Amino acid sequence: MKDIWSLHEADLVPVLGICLGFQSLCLHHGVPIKRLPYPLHGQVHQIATSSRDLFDQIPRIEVTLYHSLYANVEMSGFAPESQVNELDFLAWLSLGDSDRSTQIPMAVKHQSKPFWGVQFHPESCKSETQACKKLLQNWWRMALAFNKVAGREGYGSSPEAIISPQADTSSFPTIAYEMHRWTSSTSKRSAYRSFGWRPDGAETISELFNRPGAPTVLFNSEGRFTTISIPSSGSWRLEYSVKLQKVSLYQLGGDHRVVEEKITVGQLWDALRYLMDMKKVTHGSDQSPFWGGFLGYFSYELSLSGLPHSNQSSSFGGSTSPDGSSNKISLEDPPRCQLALSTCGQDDSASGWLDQASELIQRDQHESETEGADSDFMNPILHQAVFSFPQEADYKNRIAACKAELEAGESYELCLSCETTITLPTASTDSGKASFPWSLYKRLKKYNPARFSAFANLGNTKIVSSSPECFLNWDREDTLEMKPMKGTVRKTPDMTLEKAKEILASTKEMAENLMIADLIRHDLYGICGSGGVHVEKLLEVEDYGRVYSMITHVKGKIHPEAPGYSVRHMPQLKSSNMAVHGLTTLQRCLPPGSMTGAPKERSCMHLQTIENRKRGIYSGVMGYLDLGGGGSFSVMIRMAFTHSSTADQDTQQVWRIGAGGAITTLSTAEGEWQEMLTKLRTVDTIFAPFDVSGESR
Ligand SMILES: C=C(O[C@@H]1C=C(C(=O)O)C=C[C@H]1O)C(=O)O
Ligand SMILES: NC(=O)CC[C@H](N)C(=O)O
Repeated sequence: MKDIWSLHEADLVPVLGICLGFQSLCLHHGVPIKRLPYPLHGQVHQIATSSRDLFDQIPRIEVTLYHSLYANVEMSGFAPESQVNELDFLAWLSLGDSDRSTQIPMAVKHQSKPFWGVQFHPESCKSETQACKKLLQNWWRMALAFNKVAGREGYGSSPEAIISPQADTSSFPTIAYEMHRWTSSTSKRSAYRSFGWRPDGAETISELFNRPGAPTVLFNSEGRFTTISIPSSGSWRLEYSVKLQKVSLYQLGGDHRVVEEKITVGQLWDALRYLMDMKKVTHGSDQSPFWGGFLGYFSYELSLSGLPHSNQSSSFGGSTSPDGSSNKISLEDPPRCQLALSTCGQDDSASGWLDQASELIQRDQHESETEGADSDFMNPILHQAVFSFPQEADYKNRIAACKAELEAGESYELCLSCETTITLPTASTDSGKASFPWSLYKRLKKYNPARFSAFANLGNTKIVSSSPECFLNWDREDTLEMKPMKGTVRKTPDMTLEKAKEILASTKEMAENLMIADLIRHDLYGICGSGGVHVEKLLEVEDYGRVYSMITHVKGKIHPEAPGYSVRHMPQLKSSNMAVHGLTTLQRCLPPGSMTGAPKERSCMHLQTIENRKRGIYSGVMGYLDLGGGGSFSVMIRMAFTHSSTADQDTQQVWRIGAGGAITTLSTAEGEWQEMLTKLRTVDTIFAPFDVSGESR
């Protein structure tokens, strides 16, 4: 930045420094930068202005602050309202009470050069929009006026990108063609049969088609639609190991062929985009958001490896595992429709798979395993469960380590987490082994019903999830939505929604959610560009079964002709296929901001050091990629998962549950420990040998 402030007279360009940019401008002109008594991250304050220059017609304004340092004007020996060296201060925040307040400078202009700076963040969604627009217009007008005088007219008319992310230069992976050949989807139409409503729901239907232990994914989206995969002979599974940088395709039926290739994470995304585009489906039931495609998950470590400065050769382990089966069942709840669907042409023939499936569903009187039978089989195993819980002192030390980084201004907010493991013997029979994860899922679904309940049995990985949090949904036209959650209160008999709202209205909780809301907006601006992002709901408290949570809802629109800065260099994005844009949004917006903290990349880096473990599937995302163009992914929280190699599968199984919460400078160790336990309890309860409809321990 120093180079900008030192430009020669003839080369001067108008500058508006924001936050660090403001501080740099002050420092360069001899104003010392000091640490504030406490960081002001994500806090909204009213500031006083001089009503002139940048603040012409803006006497006061409410703005969001994200700083822990400040320009110490008093220390340089000048009274607040005066001019310091060549700088003219234009706005102030009063910190502390009225008789002992300190004035913190909030805006500055250079007296002769076209340099301005503001300490606050005009781009935050809690900074007053109209006033900030006015401020930017004021700056723009003055910048153009300067250019006119300096003979630089025309400079402002076609702004050029100064910063653009590095292009991904790796070549197109040949395995993409193999994936294309393997895909049994042959039709541009998703054929379907609808059938009468069965009150016993998704689990029973899944049991009808997927025998215990069969590769199965069941995913509930927004508490409305359940999608169940039903592997056919042409189905296959894709698995990517970040550690080995290797993709493997497994045929689920037929001769169980396996193909492997070394590719980078960037190439994996390219391959998925290619396949979704080549196999695009244009027609299907207008009742179903899913017309066929992939179901699966992306782990946290895979997400990390896509960050701009990640060291890809470091030892991230993790995998993505979409399941490419082509037959699916789609259910809607509250019941309006139930469909069997397929994009494989021959399934649609008379007495083909679709006819057989709907006949089976209508004829079969199978009932989901009764609760009693379930506990008889589960309890002897659960009785032998060995829980390894996080240690309180250890977790509190990590909270302290987070707070030290926050105080040092290294991060605004860190979503700390820890892991509980449950080691159990495996069932003594093969059928018991095969049924255990599914029975566990049914217990979880009953104990903690959630908008994104899900189950997966993919290779060695099993997932049972009761996630309440939407990461990203996109439709088949042009709309993306993200709904980050932050701020959690445990539901108890005397905790009402009203009380939870009061608790979550504190400066601490609001800042916690607001900083993630701003981060998610930033992620989406990178895709949608200026004007393409809109906040539908900000900081609203809602009932999520066993907890109350605060959520924000951000929407973005894809404009293929005017993409955001983080996708501008990707030529394939001129595509009109929303599946391509959805995948790119996933690629660019992972890992979920609500699970990292802000700013994202720096926070991830510190968390890796502080947590010192691999999160695995916890903090990743799970969902579906629809060949019709849409997609839906939840954040992998309130879930348990296990990876077993066949060797140890015979004797024992280890299930992992992650839980945590966002740490800010206003967090208390006890409060955060309790919050982590509240979240853990929504899942670990199902490993206790009793009827899970009862209250938690
Ligand atoms: C970290 C977890 O949850 C995340 C943290 C939340 C919070 O800090 O309030 C809320 C929802 C999630 O984004 C978890 O469930 O383990
Ligand atoms: N948001 C920022 O640019 C932060 C600037 C600086 N690190 C501070 O905390 O004051």
